[in-house]
Amino acid sequence: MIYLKDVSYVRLGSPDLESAEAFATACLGLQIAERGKKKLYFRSDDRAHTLCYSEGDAGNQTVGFEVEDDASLQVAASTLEALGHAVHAGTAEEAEQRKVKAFIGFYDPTGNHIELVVRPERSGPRYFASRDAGITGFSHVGLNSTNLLRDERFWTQVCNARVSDRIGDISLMRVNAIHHTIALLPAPNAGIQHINHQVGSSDDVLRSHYFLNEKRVPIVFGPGRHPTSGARFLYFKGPDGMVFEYSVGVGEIENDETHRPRQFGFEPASFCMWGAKPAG
Ligand SMILES: CC(C)C(=O)/C=C\C(C(=O)O)=C(\O)C(=O)O
Ligand SMILES: [Fe+2]
Repeated sequence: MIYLKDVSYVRLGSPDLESAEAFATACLGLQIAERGKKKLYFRSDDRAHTLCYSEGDAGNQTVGFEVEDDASLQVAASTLEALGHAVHAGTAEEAEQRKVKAFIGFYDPTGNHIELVVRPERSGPRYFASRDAGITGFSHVGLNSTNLLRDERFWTQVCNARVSDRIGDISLMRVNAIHHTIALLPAPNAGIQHINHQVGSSDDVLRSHYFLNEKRVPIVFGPGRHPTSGARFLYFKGPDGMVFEYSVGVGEIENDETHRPRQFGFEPASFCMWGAKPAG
């Protein structure tokens, strides 16, 4: 079994780093942590970085998850190899680029590029936002799935994810007490479907709605409230079509042992209890 502790970072390729930087700072509200060679590192909380843009193809997308220690990483590598997943053992230089002690890379059954990391760096100085979006931290990702049932099996049976809720066959899975860290959404190909940052209050969600509208950032869903986690949300489009989400109030699962996933119908009211509909 692979024991995921939390999501650590997202790495995104972009052909236009200048626009990516402008969006991440002036619109999303992240802090620049470091400018590397053709790389930009951003902070959203007390971690050294939670988002890295590299110059390159926008199709290069990776999600990093933290595991406990080196021994857990070794177990993860052999578990994946035994199941036929090719595993890349990160070099020291690659680990340094990710600000982690060690990592492995592999592809999930849909083809999403996943990294498992040990000892991701924290930062001494506190996170200082580049705009007052109210961000309290990077929290979850939506992952594309070409086969929801197969991929739910992978994340729950090979890894330790537990299903908190389902909307149709969309599963919202937790790896700790937070309602979900991974959401699996149907899509024809691999990719990150959305990147979530938590904000401090509903005021922050609504304030950003006006702010982003004014900046002509396309709003794709919300403001609204998810009946599943209870979170108030806003989804909007960033560089290269990547969707970002602000949300506040994602619930926690009180009793991990006794929680039974709730089943919601695949209908608009299951995505927003206030009646928001996705744009387009
Ligand atoms: C758009 C997604 C699928 C959605 O409506 C699901 C719910 C939640 C939630 O309960 O908070 C998400 O944040 C999410 O998966 O994006
Ligand atoms: Fe989300």
